[in-house]
Amino acid sequence: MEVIVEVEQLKKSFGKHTAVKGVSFNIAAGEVFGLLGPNGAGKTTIVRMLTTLLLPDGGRATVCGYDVRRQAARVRQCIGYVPQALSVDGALTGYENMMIFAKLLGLKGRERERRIADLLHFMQLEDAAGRLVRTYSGGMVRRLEIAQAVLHYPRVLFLDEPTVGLDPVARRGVWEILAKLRRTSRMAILLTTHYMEEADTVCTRVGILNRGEMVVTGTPGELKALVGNPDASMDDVFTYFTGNFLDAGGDFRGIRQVRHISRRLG
Ligand SMILES: Nc1ncnc2c1ncn2[C@@H]1O[C@H](COP(=O)(O)OP(=O)(O)OP(=O)(O)O)[C@@H](O)[C@H]1O
Repeated sequence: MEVIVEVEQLKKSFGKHTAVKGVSFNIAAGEVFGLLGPNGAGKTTIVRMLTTLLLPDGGRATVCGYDVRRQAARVRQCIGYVPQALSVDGALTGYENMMIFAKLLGLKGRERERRIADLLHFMQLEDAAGRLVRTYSGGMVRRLEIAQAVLHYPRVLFLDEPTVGLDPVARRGVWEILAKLRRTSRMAILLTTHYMEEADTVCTRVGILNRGEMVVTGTPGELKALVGNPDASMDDVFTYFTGNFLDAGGDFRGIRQVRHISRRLG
């Protein structure tokens, strides 16, 4: 098993508040690791440390064998990142958005054209490539953002809540793309999510965070077995390990986030 992401006792505080309290986990090539946890559990903070956007206060993390603190530039070369915020320009076509990223990455000539064409095809966006992105559906925007993030064929892909604000059909479309990426490239994928069906369907392994601590890691099947109920769902697993009930309505922050995402696409 080739370990690509290694996290050991990682810590981060903001002022007096410790957001991440000594978290450890590994991700191997070909795995989709889901970070679950209630609002404020520390998921985004961990992703931001592993993508070198935030310096850890303690512990150690390596990505592709490079230390996130001391070898940040190397880490950036081997990762792709799809943040929560919009990373495409609605006033450009899908092809133009891809071209900008490809140029920023230093790709040139026929190789650049080949990668853009291959990825637009992979993401089922080739027919829409010449259309302005502001005319795309939410699912198409997400697939374009993933295409941009993997133009340099990274060995690890980080996605922060990749399907928030998408309808169930669009959500499934993104899940299929992630499963296909994993199968075809053996990429290691880390995603954060609030959707238990996403954790169950796409993730090969999940870690449940609560108040900055990793409570448990395992495959969805292993975690369900730990709950001690043969019919346990991932919702039951989440409640069992965090003590949080999944409220169908979500909290204010969650709702605001979904509205924000819908607005940015509209
Ligand atoms: N830049 C910051 N300054 C101060 N506090 C912060 C900052 N970023 C995060 N926090 C705090 O750290 C804690 C963890 O936040 P984080 O965004 O990592 O949680 P999360 O699990 O991603 O939550 P959500 O599911 O709502 O996105 C929260 O209490 C949050 O308020």
